[in-house]
Amino acid sequence: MASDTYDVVVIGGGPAGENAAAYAIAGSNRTAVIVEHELVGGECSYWACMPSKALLRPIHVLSGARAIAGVGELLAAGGVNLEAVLARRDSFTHKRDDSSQVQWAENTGIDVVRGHGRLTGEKTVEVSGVAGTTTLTARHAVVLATGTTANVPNTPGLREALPWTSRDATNMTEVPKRVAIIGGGVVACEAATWLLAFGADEVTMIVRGSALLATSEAFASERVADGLTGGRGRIIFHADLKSVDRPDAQDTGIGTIHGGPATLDLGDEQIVVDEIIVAAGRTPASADMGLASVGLDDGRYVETDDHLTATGDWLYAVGDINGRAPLTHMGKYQARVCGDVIAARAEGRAIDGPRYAATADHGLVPQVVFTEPEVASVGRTEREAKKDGFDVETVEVDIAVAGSSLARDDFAGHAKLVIDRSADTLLGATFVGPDVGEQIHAATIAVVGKVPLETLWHAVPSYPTVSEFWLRLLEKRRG
Ligand SMILES: Cc1cc2nc3c(=O)[nH]c(=O)nc-3n(C[C@H](O)[C@H](O)[C@H](O)COP(=O)(O)OP(=O)(O)OC[C@H]3O[C@@H](n4cnc5c(N)ncnc54)[C@H](O)[C@@H]3O)c2cc1C
Ligand SMILES: NC(=O)c1ccc[n+]([C@@H]2O[C@H](COP(=O)([O-])OP(=O)(O)OC[C@H]3O[C@@H](n4cnc5c(N)ncnc54)[C@H](O)[C@@H]3O)[C@@H](O)[C@H]2O)c1
Repeated sequence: MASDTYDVVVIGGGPAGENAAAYAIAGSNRTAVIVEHELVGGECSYWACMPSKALLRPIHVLSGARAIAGVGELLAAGGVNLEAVLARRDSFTHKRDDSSQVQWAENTGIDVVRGHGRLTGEKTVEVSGVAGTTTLTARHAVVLATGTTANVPNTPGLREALPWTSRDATNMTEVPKRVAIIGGGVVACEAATWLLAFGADEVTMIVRGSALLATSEAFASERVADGLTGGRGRIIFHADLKSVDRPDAQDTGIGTIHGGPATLDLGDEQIVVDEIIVAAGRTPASADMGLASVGLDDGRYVETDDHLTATGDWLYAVGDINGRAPLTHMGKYQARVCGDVIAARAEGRAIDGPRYAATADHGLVPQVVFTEPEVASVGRTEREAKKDGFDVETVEVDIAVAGSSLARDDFAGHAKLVIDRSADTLLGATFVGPDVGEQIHAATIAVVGKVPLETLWHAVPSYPTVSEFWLRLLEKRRG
């Protein structure tokens, strides 16, 4: 069996693993290796963020253009040019060729070993690949960055029906006419948005609870639901999917319709669809990673402290696998902190100080959901802030300023700030409306920097931009 020693061994070459490796060796002569059993670049690059946002952006651009007199009437009545949109999507995913990311790793001084990585004890990782088995030993650190996989519930007949997961939905090559989406979270809402825009005849969302995007502010959930329903979109709340029957299920490959129609039994109703998309959350990719060999539980999220340390001073977990904040930007943030911690420990430096702790994971997380309308949020919702015991005050306005009416003739949006009354600082913000994703970083800075609202009064938004709604919020709070 071949063996090799590196300073840092990273299992999983997604955005978190790549950044942890790069930061851990930056500016030093330390060595690092990434073990990857699929594609370097991970879920985000080929199956998740990149293809989904490449599908959604043309929809936002088209609806924005249609909403401006003098431009809208020049556009054809149909939707997007689907073939061109899918080709552009494929250009972002490089048709699942990871050679440019491998090249990046090599240029950064990181080796890539292909195969499935598994811990076999302290600082040792066994890699099983097509070329056989290799043992990698780490001098300083092993980083787990294996992410998650789609959760497919064990509803009778569902797995046998070979439903699409998010991987098929983002990489689809044909649009199913009748679709059922199981779930009401971010993946479900974004996928419903592009399916409806790309000409699906019926999109039915099957949601267990009473709201889409259930952890968001209620007005955001409602506006997204309003955007998806009417016409060809339908949401069944409080749904209880009892069974699925698809006699002619076929594994036709990623993104193509997997056989004949499927019947979904919801108890009081049966629906027949051409494809099912399961968007029911994620499962940590830790079942076959040898966690028990170092005293941790297999198949669970790998808990860490704020230094991203899972156990001892050598095992770390970054990105989705630690369950802290399952978003690419947060995984990369954790990876930067983790890399800095590994470097400091390797050089015998202290790891005190803000640089070495992923504090933003706690109540400071930003997210943009690219639906129509978009939802952008940071920090705590009102519900979370109250649960955490803050003295909560809120202020809300519709986004209706000169900048928004110039942005598009039909601009409709809403903004809410969650305020810590006693400290006079922001705990969170949620904005809904076209392109509000570009507005959220201002709120992130205010929340993370604990900028007093009194000070924000002097952060003057430029006229006439959409950001003037900040002034309306502050004016409303003044009374
Ligand atoms: C449809 C969809 C859309 C999304 N859109 C966004 C978005 O717009 N913005 C956003 O911030 N987040 C988005 N996310 C979430 C985002 O994809 C994840 O947060 C991100 O990919 C996590 O990065 P990661 O590096 O932790 O894990 P991953 O990207 O999952 O990478 C893990 C890597 O580890 C490899 N691996 C796993 N186990 C092993 C093993 N034992 N040995 C070797 N290799 C292994 C995998 O093959 C994979 O390459 C989306 C998710 C989905 C499903
Ligand atoms: N724009 C973005 O930032 C973006 C886009 C897509 C995904 N993501 C991230 O990817 C992750 C996964 O997204 P997701 O939408 O799959 O998860 P989610 O947790 O957001 O939503 C899961 C949904 O599935 C439902 N569900 C769970 N188990 C079920 C079951 N057994 N039967 C029926 N319904 C069930 C839940 O009630 C919920 O509605 C999230 O962390 C999300 O933040 C982010």
